[in-house]
Amino acid sequence: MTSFKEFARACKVIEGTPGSLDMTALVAELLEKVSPEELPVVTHFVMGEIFPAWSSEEIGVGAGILYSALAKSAGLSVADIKEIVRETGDIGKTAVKALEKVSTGQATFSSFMEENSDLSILEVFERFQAISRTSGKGSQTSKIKNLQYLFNSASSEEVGYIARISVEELRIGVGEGIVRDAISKAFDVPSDEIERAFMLTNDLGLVAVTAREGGRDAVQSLGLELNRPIRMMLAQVTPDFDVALSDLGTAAVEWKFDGARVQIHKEGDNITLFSRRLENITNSLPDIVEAVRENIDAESAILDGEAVAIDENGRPRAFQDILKRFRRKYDVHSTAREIPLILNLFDIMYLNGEELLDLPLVQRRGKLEGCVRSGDKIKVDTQYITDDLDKIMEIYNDALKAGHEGVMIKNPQSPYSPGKRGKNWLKKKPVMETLDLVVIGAEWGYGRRTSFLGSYALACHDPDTGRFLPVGRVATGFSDEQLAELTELFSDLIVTEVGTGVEIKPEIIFEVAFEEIQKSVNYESGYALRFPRLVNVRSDKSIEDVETIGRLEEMYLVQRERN
Ligand SMILES: Nc1ncnc2c1ncn2[C@@H]1O[C@H](COP(=O)(O)OP(=O)(O)OP(=O)(O)O)[C@@H](O)[C@H]1O
Repeated sequence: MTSFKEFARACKVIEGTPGSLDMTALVAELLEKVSPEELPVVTHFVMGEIFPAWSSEEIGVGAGILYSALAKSAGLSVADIKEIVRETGDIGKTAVKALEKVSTGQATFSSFMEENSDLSILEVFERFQAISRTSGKGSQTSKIKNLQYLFNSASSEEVGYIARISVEELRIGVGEGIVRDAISKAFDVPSDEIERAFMLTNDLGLVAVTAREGGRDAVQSLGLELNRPIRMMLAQVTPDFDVALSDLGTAAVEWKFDGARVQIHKEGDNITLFSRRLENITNSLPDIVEAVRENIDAESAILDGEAVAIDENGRPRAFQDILKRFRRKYDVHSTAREIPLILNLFDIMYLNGEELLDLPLVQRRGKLEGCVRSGDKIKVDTQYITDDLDKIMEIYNDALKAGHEGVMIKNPQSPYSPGKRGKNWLKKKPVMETLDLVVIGAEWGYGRRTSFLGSYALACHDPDTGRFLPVGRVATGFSDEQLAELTELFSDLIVTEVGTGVEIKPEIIFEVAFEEIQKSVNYESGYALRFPRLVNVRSDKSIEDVETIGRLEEMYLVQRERN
């Protein structure tokens, strides 16, 4: 059994290692060393996760609960903890500092002394599991007690990492890419095969265990499973139709519906729906569940589509309306009546026991059409196979006239590539340059807006280090109503508060329009946006979708060419 102390020591070394290759080697060493039961846990912990992202288990610990647990463990007040946060600016250091006071000042917490600590990795995980399983009245107190137990049983080397993992903010620079390569190195399976298995299973813990136990063959045989989401295939932007046509020759052209992505799993009468972020949204969309149950002629299937919120004339409603449906947890039936949806299906990955990923799109399409009875709730819309530029223009204009976003231009011969943003799917919509950036901080307002968070700090992603790099703030484009909604949304994601500034766990994506990208020494990314304004809160996207620093650089260069 590996102690949590060993894990904490490894994290400390990794944290102090600058190069991603060295980091990968250290993570590989850690994965090799732990026991088979510990392996999936460590695989997630090292990325600052507790459960696989799509799992229905969630720890549900925010700053409030964490501060209370630290305060109780240290015999301090929550205000004292906030004061330490202000000094250190980091939740891990805060935990260490708060509890150090205890170990030096009050002998009663003798378990805090290093030599007494023997927490194992699995014990920490089991406590987190217990925390995630508390619900209803009294759950807050119970979460605090469980965390308190961990803090009081841990040594000073460990508390910082326990605090950070409890809010899923480990920040040692290890992301999915490094873990994928580390699994490959530790268990001698090619990295692209680990990647493929990950895209199909969405669970690096499972992939690591499989690689260790069964090697390359076992990893290759990991495949689709009903009720476990696969990564969505994604599209690249095409600058123009003729470029797309010269890339593809003949193309399969479909409307790009203005809604939100849904992946549908059908196993008999059991229907499960996943969002673009692969969250289970089945309970929010009972009308879609019903429509799938009644109109799909298949014993089992995995399907891909876009749910669109429609008005009384059948035209798409604002994007925020569809998100209201996706987020809704209560009164789902009345919301379904207020905001009716239509599900446009455009792909199929699995049918009656057969995996279809490697079939060409045109053949998958045939199978899709064969099992869907199109009606007013569910539909397989027209797909045009053409190499005629004028025809594509016509389809595009029709799509825009109908209130949709533009068109998708697909390679008719392409397989379904989970998680890939390649040239087999191209998208074309009217130009408005926007960036999907993640919110990492905010400011409490003043005057009329003191109780609202505003002036949101935005960041792009650096895939080499796994870090989020600031690119500026967005403070315009918000209504009071929206600020109230956002304040509520962010309240669970506050990591630290210093003065009126708050640090926010990177989770929520803003789609931001701007005048221009500028070079800037004020932000760590080296870039800033001129006149940024909020276009949409992209609750349908996850942090893997945040623009990379490379993309910002690219856009900056293109813009310089143009001017
Ligand atoms: N016919 C269609 N085929 C594929 N995707 C479609 C179709 N109609 C609408 N879509 C939507 O368009 C998206 C394709 O663009 P992309 O893969 O880049 O996703 P995205 O990052 O969500 O992009 P966007 O911000 O343009 O919606 C899909 O994720 C899906 O939600």
